[in-house]
Amino acid sequence: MACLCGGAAAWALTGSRCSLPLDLLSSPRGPKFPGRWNAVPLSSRFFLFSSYPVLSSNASSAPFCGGAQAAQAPPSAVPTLREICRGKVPEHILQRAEEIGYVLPTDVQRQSLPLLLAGRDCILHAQTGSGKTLAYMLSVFSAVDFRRSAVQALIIVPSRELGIQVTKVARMLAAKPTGFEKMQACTIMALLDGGMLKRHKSWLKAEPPEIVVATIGSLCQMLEKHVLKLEAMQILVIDEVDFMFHSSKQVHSLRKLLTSYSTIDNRQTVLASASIPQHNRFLYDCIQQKWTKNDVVHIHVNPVEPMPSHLCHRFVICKKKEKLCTLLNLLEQDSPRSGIIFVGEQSEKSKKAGQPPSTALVLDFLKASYRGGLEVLLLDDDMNFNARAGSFTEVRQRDCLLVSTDIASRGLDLPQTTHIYNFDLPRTAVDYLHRAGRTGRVPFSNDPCSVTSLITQEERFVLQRFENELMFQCEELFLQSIMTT
Ligand SMILES: Nc1ncnc2c1ncn2[C@@H]1O[C@H](COP(=O)(O)OP(=O)(O)OP(=O)(O)O)[C@@H](O)[C@H]1O
Repeated sequence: MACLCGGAAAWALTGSRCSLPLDLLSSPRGPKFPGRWNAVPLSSRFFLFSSYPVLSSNASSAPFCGGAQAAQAPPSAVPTLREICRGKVPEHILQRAEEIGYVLPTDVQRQSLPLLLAGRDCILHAQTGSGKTLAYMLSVFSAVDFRRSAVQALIIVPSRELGIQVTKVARMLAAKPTGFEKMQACTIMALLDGGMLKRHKSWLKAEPPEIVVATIGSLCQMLEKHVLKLEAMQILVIDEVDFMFHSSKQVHSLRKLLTSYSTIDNRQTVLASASIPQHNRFLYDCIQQKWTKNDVVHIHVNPVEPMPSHLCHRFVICKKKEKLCTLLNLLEQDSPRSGIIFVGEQSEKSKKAGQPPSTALVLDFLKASYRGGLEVLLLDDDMNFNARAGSFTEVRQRDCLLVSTDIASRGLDLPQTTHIYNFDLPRTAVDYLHRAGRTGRVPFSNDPCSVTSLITQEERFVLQRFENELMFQCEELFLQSIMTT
């Protein structure tokens, strides 16, 4: 079976380029995949795909307006979200989406929605901030029957904060717009670590919600106590899927959820992330382990440019003891609208020695010395859930300087963030990608945003490795030009 993919057709119309990841074409595993795609170039713009699963494009989202949307009229060939979803997603959800400002699809939405709405299992693999949440959320609303009181959609997220954010998007879309007041309401429940599980238990028994957003720990508690049933589940979404599979705490439960608590024959499975290292291997595992159906589609947007191109990457070389002053001077020079300062997690050794975590040191220093207009807030894994929730709510409501560990690096959507600072370098290139991806999150906008790493001379080669792996270039800022105080 051969088909010309919808995504390919869409960006061919808009004049964008298309390419395939080299590792896909050269993968030794290729022929072993059941129904593997073979991509055959038809012309410089079209590829013919035979039955297996990768759609990939380097289409740029720049041409189609956005929050900055209104200024530019969309080219008539670009279908709107409504046109793509008509007849599949309930009318009131589409109306709400438009009210919120979701009119034109981003690249990943344009490429994935026709497949998602046709019920295909998909792996959504696209840059940070590219709109994967709305893509899977619209397919959730297309799969759910609002008149039936049973859990029909399950969205798994790695952290409480991301869970709160995803639940908010779902509730915003499900809110009934004017003219639809008599419509059956859709109930969305958040089952998150640190939440009120006791109350949720009775709620689940009395009147199950249609959509559940859950962290894997809380979900499994409910499944083991037989409070939550998944017989009616139509669609399972796992967000930040690579992170979930690499976290030893979660992987066992995740495998059980994918294979024991529910099976691929009864559900549509959607896996999403901006980073899927060794994605061919992952795809192979998905099929072999029966996490997805054999004809799962890997939608890979911008494979040769894993990070948004309008991010400006910079680094400053300084001694460890100069880092705090360097950071302060950078903040004064940059005057960010809103920023995140990523700090490494405290080691077990330092905890045992009773030392304060680096996050606390940076926070205290900035509170004492920073004279800019932004409030300095903290989000740290070691804070209790209430303190975390309080901080997260504040961060979402206003511009600030957030000092955080990598807990804020996955999935959080704070579109006002213009500056990222790596006070400590992340451990891996994938972590760099997700930290950097907390800025530059306004679709269709090319407003400059920057990612600045404070490194020692010895760390330069680590950053260079990230540059090679992620295919970006970092510009050096010289200490003398920053240090004014
Ligand atoms: N079609 C659209 N039109 C306008 N804005 C959109 C559209 N789709 C998504 N957005 C906005 O883009 C931002 C990023 O979307 P989202 O959080 O889904 O990104 P993501 O791909 O999940 O990123 P990450 O990999 O970092 O989690 C959000 O603020 C969202 O509201």
